Amino acid sequence: MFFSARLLAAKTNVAILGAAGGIGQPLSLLTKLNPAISNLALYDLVNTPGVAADLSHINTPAKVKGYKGPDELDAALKGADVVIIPAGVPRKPGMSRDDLFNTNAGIVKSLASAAARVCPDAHLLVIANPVNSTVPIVAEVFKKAGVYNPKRLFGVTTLDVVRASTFVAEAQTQATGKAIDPSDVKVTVIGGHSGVTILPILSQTGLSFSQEEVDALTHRIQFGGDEVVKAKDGAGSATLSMAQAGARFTDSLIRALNGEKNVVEPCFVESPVAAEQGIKFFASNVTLGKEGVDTIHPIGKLNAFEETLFEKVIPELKKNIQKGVEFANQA
Ligand SMILES: NC(=O)C1=CN([C@@H]2O[C@H](COP(=O)(O)OP(=O)(O)OC[C@H]3O[C@@H](n4cnc5c(N)ncnc54)[C@H](O)[C@@H]3O)[C@@H](O)[C@H]2O)C=CC1
Ligand SMILES: O=C([O-])CC(=O)C(=O)O
Repeated sequence: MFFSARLLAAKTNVAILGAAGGIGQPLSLLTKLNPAISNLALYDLVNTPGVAADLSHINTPAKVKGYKGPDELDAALKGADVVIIPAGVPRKPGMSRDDLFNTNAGIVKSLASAAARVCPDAHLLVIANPVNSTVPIVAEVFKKAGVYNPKRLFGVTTLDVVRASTFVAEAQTQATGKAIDPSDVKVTVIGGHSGVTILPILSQTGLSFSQEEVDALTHRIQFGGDEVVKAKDGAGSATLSMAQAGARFTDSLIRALNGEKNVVEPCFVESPVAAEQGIKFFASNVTLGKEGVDTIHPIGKLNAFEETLFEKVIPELKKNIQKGVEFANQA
C-alpha cells in the first residue's frame, strides 16, 4: 500500500507518544510493519507494556519497546529521529476541535518540552487536536529551548486529502457510472485542520463538477471528522483512518529523509504561503527532503468560489495560531 520504503535499510528510530490510544494502537501496528524502522518506542500513561509485547512478535525489523508514565518519557524519546504525537483527548458529539484545547494544549506542551530536551533534532509529527494550535505550541516550546528548526515540525493533515480522494472518487463514480480508484484522485487541500480552515481546491483536480457537487463535496471534506464523531456516538473520533494517514505520512517522511526525491505530502508547517495575510502556519503540499521540509508549494490558482472560502480560512486560522502561541508563552 504505502511501504515503498521496503528497499531501505532499517535505520530510523520512531517514538509514538499516546501509543496506547485509539489512534496510537493501529498507528503503532502500521509503523511496526514499516521495514525502514529499526526501533519503535511506544509511550503512553497506560497500557504500553502490553501493546509493545503484542507488536513485538510481528516479524519485521523494528524492535518494539513500551514506556509507561512520565518517569519513562525521556527513555522513550532517547535517540528518536521521528516523534509522532497522537496523545490527547478526542472529540465527543457537539464539540469543536478547539474545545479540546484546554486539555490537549497542556499535554502537547509537556511532551514537546521533553522532546526539545531529549531529542532536539527529531522530526515532530503532531496529530493531537486542535492541530491549528498544537503545532504553534510545539514551535514556541522548541524556540524557548533554542532548538527550533521549522523544517522538522509538521501538523499531520494527511487525513484531509485521504478523505478528499475518497469522497471525490465516490461522487465521480456516481455521476459518471465509471468506477474510479480513489487513490488515483488527487485533491490539493490547503489551510488548516478544522472546519472552514480546511480548503479543498476542487478546481485543480482536472475533473468537472456541478456547483451543487462542489458545495456538497467541499462541506463533506471540511466536516468529514464530524461524520465519524457522530457515528461513534461518544466513543471518540477517527482512529483507524487517522492511523493509516499517519503511517502514510511517516513513511513518506522516512523515504525523503533517506534521499528519495519528489516525495510530496500535504502538511501544516511554518509557511510563507499566507504570510501576506499574517498567517505563519499553513497547510499546503510540501516536497519533503533530507532535512524534512524541502519545498513548500504555492497554492496555485483558485476560482471565485475557492477565493471566498479562502477569506474564511484566514481569520479562523489566525485566531487558532495566536491561541497556541499565547498558551505556550504563558509562564
Ligand atoms: N490530525 C488529525 O487529522 C486527527 C487528530 N486526531 C486527534 O488525535 C488525538 C488522539 O485521538 P485518539 O487516539 O482517538 O484518543 P484516545 O483517547 O483514544 O487516545 C489518546 C491517548 O493519549 C494518551 N495520553 C493522554 N495524555 C497523555 C500524556 N500526557 N502522555 C502520553 N499519552 C497521553 C491516553 O492515555 C490515550 O491512550 C485527539 O486529540 C484527536 O482529536 C484524531 C483524528 C484525526
Ligand atoms: O474530527 C476530529 O475531531 C478528529 C479529526 O481531526 C478528524 O477526524 O479529522
